[in-house]
Amino acid sequence: MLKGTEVLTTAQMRAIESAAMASGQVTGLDLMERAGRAVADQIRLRWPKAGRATVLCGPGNNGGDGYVVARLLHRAGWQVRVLGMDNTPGPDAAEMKRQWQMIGGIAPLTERELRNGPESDACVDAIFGTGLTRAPEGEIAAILAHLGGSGGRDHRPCVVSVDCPSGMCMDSGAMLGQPRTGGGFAPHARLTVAFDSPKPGHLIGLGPVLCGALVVADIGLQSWRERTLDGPGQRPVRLQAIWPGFDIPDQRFRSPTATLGKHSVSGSHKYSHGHALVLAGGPAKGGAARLSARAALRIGAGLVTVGPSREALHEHSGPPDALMRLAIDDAGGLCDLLADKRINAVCIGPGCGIGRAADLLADLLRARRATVLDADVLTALSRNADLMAGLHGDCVLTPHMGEFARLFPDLAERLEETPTQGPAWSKLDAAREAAARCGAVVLLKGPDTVIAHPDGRARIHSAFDVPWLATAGAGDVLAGMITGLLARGLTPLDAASLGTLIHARAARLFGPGLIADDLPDIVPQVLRALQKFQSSSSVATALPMT
Ligand SMILES: NC(=O)C1=CN([C@@H]2O[C@H](COP(=O)(O)OP(=O)(O)OC[C@H]3O[C@@H](n4cnc5c(N)ncnc54)[C@H](O)[C@@H]3O)[C@@H](O)[C@H]2O)[C@@H](O)CC1
Ligand SMILES: Nc1ncnc2c1ncn2[C@@H]1O[C@H](COP(=O)(O)OP(=O)(O)O)[C@@H](O)[C@H]1O
Ligand SMILES: [K+]
Repeated sequence: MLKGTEVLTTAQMRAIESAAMASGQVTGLDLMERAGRAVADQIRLRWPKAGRATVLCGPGNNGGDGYVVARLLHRAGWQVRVLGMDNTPGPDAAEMKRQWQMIGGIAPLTERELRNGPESDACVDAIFGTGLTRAPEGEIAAILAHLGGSGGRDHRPCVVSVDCPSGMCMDSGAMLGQPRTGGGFAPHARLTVAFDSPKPGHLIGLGPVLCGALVVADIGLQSWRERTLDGPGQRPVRLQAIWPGFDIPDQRFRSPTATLGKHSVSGSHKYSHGHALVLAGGPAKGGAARLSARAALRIGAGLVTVGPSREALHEHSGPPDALMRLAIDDAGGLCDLLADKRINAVCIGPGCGIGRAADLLADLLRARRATVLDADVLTALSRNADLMAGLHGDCVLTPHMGEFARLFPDLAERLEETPTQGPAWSKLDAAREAAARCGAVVLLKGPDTVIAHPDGRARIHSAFDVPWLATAGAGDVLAGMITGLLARGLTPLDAASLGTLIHARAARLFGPGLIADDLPDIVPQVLRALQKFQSSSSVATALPMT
C-alpha cells in the first residue's frame, strides 16, 4: 500500500532491486512472487467472488509477474486464461511461466486470441513494465489498442495493469510512439498496482488518466531503498509526491503552539507572521492582484499590502478591510517601501501589466525578497535576458505551460515531440532543467504540477480529480497562497509545495462550480483539516541519480 511520498525513477528502482538481490537476503523470484501476489490480492479485494480472468504476459519480468497472478488467481478459484509469448524470458520469469504451465496452457498473445476468447471480468495487463524501451508495434500495439477501449465502459473486461499500463514510459507518463496529448492506442486501466514507490509516470503526463486507481504495493524493498539512495556517491536530493501522506514541510506552519522564527507563540505578533506585498497594476486590472492578496491573508500572512499604481488606488477600497493599500508609482516608490525590512515576501505579476512588471522587476530582484513571479511578469521576463539573469534562490516562478513555453521555448518544444524511446523527456525533466537554468524554484502548473528546485529536488502534485480548478484567476490565488507562506517563513520549495496542496484541496472541498473567488475562503477549512490530519495530505518527491 501507499506509504510515504517518495517517487523513484525506473533506473533507481532497478538499482534498488539489484542491491536487494545482491545482498543475498532476497531473490528475484521472491520479489516476483511478492509483486504478483500484491496484484492478485488487489484483484480479489475488488472481486471478492472468484470470477474469470485473462492474463496477458509479455516477454520480460512484467510477464513473469503475470504468470504469478495467473497461478494465485487460479488457486483462489478463478477461471484463468493466459496469453503469452513464445520466447525464453529471464530465469525468474521463466520459472514462473513453468509453474503456470503445470496448471494451464498458454495461448498466443495476439489481438485475435484476446478478442475471440471467452469473456472475462478482469484482464491483467502484464505485457511491459519498467523494461519498455521503444514503442510497441504490430500485434502488441493492436492488443493495447483493443484494451484502450476497455476500462469497464462497455462489455469488455476491466484492465488491471501490473506496474503500469503497458506501453507507458514510467519516467514520463508518455505513451511511446504516441502524441503527448493522448488519443492514440493505450490501455486505460481501472486499476494499476505499482511496486515499492510510484514512478514519475504514474503522476504526470498521461499516467494518471491511463492508470486508473493507483495502488503502490510494498514488496519489502524499503531498507535497500534507503541504503541505495542515501549511500555514498548519491546526491542527497529526492523526488517527492504531494498527496495524502505528504508531511507538511514546516512545523512552524502546522502547529499553533509552534514557534515562528525567533518568536515563541506567546511572544508572536502579526509581524512575526510576515508582511506580504502584492504588486497590482493600473486601472481596471485590480481583480487578479486582489485575489492574490486575499489568498495571502487567508493562508496566514500577518499583514498584506496591495500596491497598485496611484490612479488605480481607489479601485482597491472594497473589502477585505484587513487588506492595506498603498500606491506604488514606480520603481523608486517600490524601493522606498522595501526599505521596510518587515516586508518579507512579494508577489508580482497578477494584473500588474507587462510594462509595469518590467519596470518594477529589476529593483525588486535587487531587494532580495522572497518573491513569487506569475502571469504578466513572466512575459516580461521572457523578453528580457537581463531580468532573467537577476532571478535568485528566493524566487518562485509559477508558469502555466503557455508561459513556460515563452520562458524556455527549447524545453517546451522537447515536450511537444512524440517520444519514441524510453525514458522519455518529461514535464519533470523540463521543470528541473528550467530551475537549474534560472536559479529559482519553478512551479510548472497543470493538472500535474511539477515543482523543481535548482539543486535537483522536485515535487509532483496530481490534481486530475479537480478539473474545475482550471478556472480564471485560480493561478492568481495560488500565487497569493505561496506568497503568504513565504511571508510565514517557509522556504520557496516548501511554500510552493504546500501552496499547491492547499489550493487543490480547497478546490476539492468546494467541488464543481468553483470560481477563483471561492478559493481563499475555503482555506481555513483546509488548514483545520491539515492540522487535524498532519500526515494525511498529498505531494510526491523524485531522487535524481548520478
Ligand atoms: N527486477 C525485479 O527484480 C522485479 C521486477 N518486477 C517486474 O519486472 C518488470 C521489469 O521487467 P523487465 O526489466 O524484464 O522489463 P519488462 O518486462 O517491462 O519488458 C522487457 C522486455 O520487453 C522488451 N521490450 C521492450 N520494449 C519493447 C517493445 N516496444 N516491443 C517489444 N519488446 C519490447 C525488452 O527487450 C525486454 O525483453 C517490472 O515492471 C515489474 O513488473 C517485479 O517482479 C518485481 C521484481
Ligand atoms: N485540468 C486541470 N485540473 C486541475 N487543475 C488544473 C487543471 N488545469 C489547470 N489547473 C490548475 O489551475 C490553476 C490555473 O492557473 P492559471 O493557468 O495560471 O490560471 P489563471 O491565469 O486564470 O489564474 C493552476 O493552479 C493549475 O495547476
Ligand atoms: K504492465
